[in-house]
Amino acid sequence: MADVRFSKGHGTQNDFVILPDPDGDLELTEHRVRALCDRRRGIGADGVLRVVRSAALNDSHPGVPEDSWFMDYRNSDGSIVEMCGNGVRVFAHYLVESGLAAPGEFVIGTRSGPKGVLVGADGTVTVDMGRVRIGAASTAAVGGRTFDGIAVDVGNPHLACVIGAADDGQTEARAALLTDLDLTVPPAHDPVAFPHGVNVEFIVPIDSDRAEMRVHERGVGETRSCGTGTVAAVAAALRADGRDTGRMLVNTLGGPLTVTIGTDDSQLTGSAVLVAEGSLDALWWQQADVV
Ligand SMILES: N[C@@H](CCC[C@H](N)C(=O)O)C(=O)O
Repeated sequence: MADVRFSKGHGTQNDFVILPDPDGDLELTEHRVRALCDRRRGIGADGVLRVVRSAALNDSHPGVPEDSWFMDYRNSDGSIVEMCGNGVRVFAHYLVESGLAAPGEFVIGTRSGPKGVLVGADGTVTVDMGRVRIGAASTAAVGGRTFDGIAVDVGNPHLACVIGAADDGQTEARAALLTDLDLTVPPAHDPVAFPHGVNVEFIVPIDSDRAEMRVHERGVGETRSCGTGTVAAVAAALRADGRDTGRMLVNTLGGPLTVTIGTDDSQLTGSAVLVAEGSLDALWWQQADVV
């Protein structure tokens, strides 16, 4: 068997192993995803992006054009989930850099439907993230402290906790609280409200259009950035401020992201970086399926 080609990239330090597989030939098992994402025995990443033609998929995805590229996203624990906002940005940048798509606007297929992207010459990518659906109030607990939050659906499930308000005079204290959160263990949440697990965001509004955020991702752990999570958190922060639409710049641990929430749509803008490319050893790939 030939060596398996890969690239490595990140979007605001949410990092991915990218596997080009145009005809859908790769046997990407849960074991192999775990091994690839392992930072000691593999390449190391928060997730895997398999690059496959939509026409080569066995299952159908409503609205995804047959002639588009499909982002088959996997979390680092091997789980297959609906959507990854930072992943779409990195995926789009990869398509352009490898000559598979022309710079500018095009559509990428995902399990959460087609996503329009705009790839800029400087590696900045804007993704049309679709409609954000705000659900019921809930809570998350970290280190014995309970935070009020709200369920937000961005194609995948989120529990966004807004810490305080920009005008409460407590910005420094709230920022310190955010820094001190122990996210090495998953925040406790209501399993009935989130039967398939949930990504949990903590967002501290700094002023009406800036915030800081940390996130614990389902199937990964704390990551330095989460695109869908940032969109969810901004929707929640705007709602807490009495606004249904608006634009915010969010500083994640891995860098800034800009989110615009409209009535029926939302956009995520940020950098996308390709770090390296190479090939996986054929024996490693074979053995990764059983270890
Ligand atoms: N990092 C991603 C989200 C990846 C999926 C998430 N962990 C889930 O299980 O829903 C992003 O940038 O959106």
